[in-house]
Amino acid sequence: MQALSIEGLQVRYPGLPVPALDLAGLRLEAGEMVALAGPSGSGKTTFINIVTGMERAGAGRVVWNDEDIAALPEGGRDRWRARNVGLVMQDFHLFPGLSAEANVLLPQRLSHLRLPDGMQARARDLLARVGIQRPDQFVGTMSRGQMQRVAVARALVGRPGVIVADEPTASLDAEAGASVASLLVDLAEEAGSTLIVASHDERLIGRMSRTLRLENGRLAA
Ligand SMILES: Nc1ncnc2c1ncn2[C@@H]1O[C@H](COP(=O)(O)OP(=O)(O)OP(=O)(O)O)[C@@H](O)[C@H]1O
Repeated sequence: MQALSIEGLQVRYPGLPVPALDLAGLRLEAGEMVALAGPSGSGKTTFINIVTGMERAGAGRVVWNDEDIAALPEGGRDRWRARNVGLVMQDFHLFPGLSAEANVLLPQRLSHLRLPDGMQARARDLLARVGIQRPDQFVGTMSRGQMQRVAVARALVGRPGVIVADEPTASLDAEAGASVASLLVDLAEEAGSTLIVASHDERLIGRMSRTLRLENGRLAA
């Protein structure tokens, strides 16, 4: 269970006259399910990159439980993320030469000396629940919608304290999108994970307990 406190956060990019992200204060409780909405360019991906430690904040504190990840060097942020975050990125970051199941299990293999008991069965179960019938299929031969589902299964398999998803239903038709959205919500609930979802999909936004709307890098009222 991970709670988030942000204080005095500013992210600036060269060439942008105003900060891409400017958050005086924000608190998310552990286990909260939050939608991140706002027009294109409003700062949603920047927010995700900062709260997962993929990018370093220029100024401010980004505290998960009692660890300020904004104060950690890149290697420390990477280790914190591997321990705590299940990520679904817009471009999936899957390995095309590996099967769906191998992709789902890869982060677990890298972060444990030995694959934890039951992990392989959980991977197969999650793949079935996201609608992947052939766990042995190489990801390089899959459609974008199938890849998106594999990425969702990979994010959930380790029961992370935080699940962060950037447009997790963008490549899916309405029916598949609704089932992936339900799975994200159900599994986050089961594991007590804090869930942050950036989305333009109003049905997915409606499943969250709270919506943060960004406008020009700031939280809208
Ligand atoms: N590396 C960068 N260098 C310069 N400007 C950047 C960089 N990354 C993002 N920006 C700018 O910061 C602002 C916020 O971008 P961000 O990608 O966070 O928006 P977004 O809300 O995720 O948009 P979308 O819905 O289109 O994905 C935009 O004006 C963008 O052009």
